[in-house]
Order: sequence, then structure tokens, then C-alpha cells
Amino acid sequence: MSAVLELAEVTIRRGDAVLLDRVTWVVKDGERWVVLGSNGAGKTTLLQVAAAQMYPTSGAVGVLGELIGTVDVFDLRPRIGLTSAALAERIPRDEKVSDVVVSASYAVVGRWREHYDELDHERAAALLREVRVEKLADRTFGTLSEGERKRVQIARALMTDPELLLLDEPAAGLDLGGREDLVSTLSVLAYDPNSPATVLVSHHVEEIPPGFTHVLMLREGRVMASGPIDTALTAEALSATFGMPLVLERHEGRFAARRRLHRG
Ligand SMILES: Nc1ncnc2c1ncn2[C@@H]1O[C@H](COP(=O)(O)OP(=O)(O)OP(=O)(O)O)[C@@H](O)[C@H]1O
Repeated sequence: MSAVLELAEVTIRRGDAVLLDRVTWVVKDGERWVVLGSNGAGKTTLLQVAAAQMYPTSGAVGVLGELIGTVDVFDLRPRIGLTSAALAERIPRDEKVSDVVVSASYAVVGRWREHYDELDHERAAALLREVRVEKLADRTFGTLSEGERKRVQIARALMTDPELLLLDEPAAGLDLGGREDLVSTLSVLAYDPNSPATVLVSHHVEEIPPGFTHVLMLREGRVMASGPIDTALTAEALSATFGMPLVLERHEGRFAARRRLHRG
């Protein structure tokens, strides 16, 4: 398996703040990673580095075999699918859902006189079907529920057939049913051998879809633990990451965490 993402001792500083502190991380083809950490831990920063949107202050970043700093990131970015709240805000509310998806092939937000061929439209329709919102294709983005918007964004991120898929808190703001629907869609994607290497950022172990293989835990910009979920995702590592004693349970491929009430 080849590496799609390689970070070596990556540090990001902004003024006196250290957003990422000597992060070393390798994501290989076929792997599905969850990045866990509390608010402000550096997860979005890490994803921006992985998306070739942010350069390291020090250290080296390789994305899809290219060393960042030596390549034109505009050639690289279409090979990466990204969803984030910041990107979602840039989608015009009056944009038709099918256009939100199809316009990803031209890396634009907001359809504007581009010509899309029939194959693009067929692919967009197939992706909307895959994330189970094909019935919404003719609605405008602004009329969708939060959960429906998240699905449309995932379809958009997959439109360019990316080699790396980065999902920044896709379940944020969803109700219980919406979260469970999304987790099951992401689980189907995770088990599909044709899906790209995937990194999912989350605050909650409950949001880890079955089929995800690896976990990286961040606290204050530092890696607290990383590796296969089966061995790296432990109550101890989770407690250290979130700074409180936690009990971790696993049932039918899903995780749940809560504060430990009594020691011992
Ligand atoms: N330009 C900046 N200057 C100083 N500090 C910054 C800057 N940008 C981000 N930070 C800080 O870096 C830290 C990491 O931010 P980041 O958005 O990566 O965290 P996160 O883990 O994604 O948080 P959340 O879960 O709340 O989204 C935060 O404390 C944030 O305030």
C-alpha cells in the first residue's frame, strides 16, 4: 500500500500559538482514519495541511506522492475531496443540488456558465444516489436540512474521483437520526474498496462509522495516540486526549464513551 499522506515532524505556528506540534503521521491507500480531539485541539488545522491548503511552519508534508512546497497545489487540490463547514458556507443557497455536485469537477462553488457534459451529470446523479439524496437533485441547497446538506457535500467531494477524501466534522449539528443515517452512509463508503483513503474529523467516538480502520488523537496540537482502531483506541488514550477519566465501550462495531464516575 502506498502512502497518500505523509507528515514528518509538522509544526504550525501562528504568532506565539502552536497549532500543530511536531506531528508525524502516515495515511496509506485503503485506510480510513478518524481524527479525534477536543475543541481547539488542532483537528481542522491538520485537515487543512492534508488538503494542501496550509503550509507547515516546519517539517515536511507529502500529499499523494508530492512534496508540498515543490508542487503547484492547484494541480493537487482537484485530487483531494474535502468537506468542511467553511466550504459549505460558500455554496450559494439558491444553487440547485445537482449543480452543487457537478460544479466540483471544475473546482468552483456556484454554477456560472461552465459547460458540463452528460457524463458529469450522470456521475453527479450516481453520487447523490450513493449518499441517498437523489430525490433532492432539483431542490436548491438552501432548502435542505442540515443532514441533507452534509450528504450533498460528501457527494460533491467525491465528484472528482479524489484519491484522498477529507471530512471535517460531517456529523456536526445533526440530530440523533441524522447522525445515525450519516454514520451508516459513511460506513458503506468505508467498506467499499473503491473508496479513496479517507480522514474523518470528529469530537465523538459515537460518530466513528464501522469500517474505519485507524485513529489519530490530538490534544493541544500534539499526537496523543495513533494507529489501528482496534489497538490505539483505548479508554486510557481517550482519557488523556480529552483530559478526563473516560469509560469506552464497543458494541457491534460502534463506540460509546462517558465519564468514569468512580475510580478503581
Ligand atoms: N491564525 C491563528 N492564530 C492563532 N491561533 C489560531 C489561529 N488559527 C487557529 N488558531 C487556534 O489553533 C487551535 C486549533 O484550531 P483548530 O481549528 O485546528 O482546532 P479544532 O481541533 O479543529 O477545534 P474544533 O473542534 O473546535 O473545531 C485553536 O485553539 C485555535 O484558536
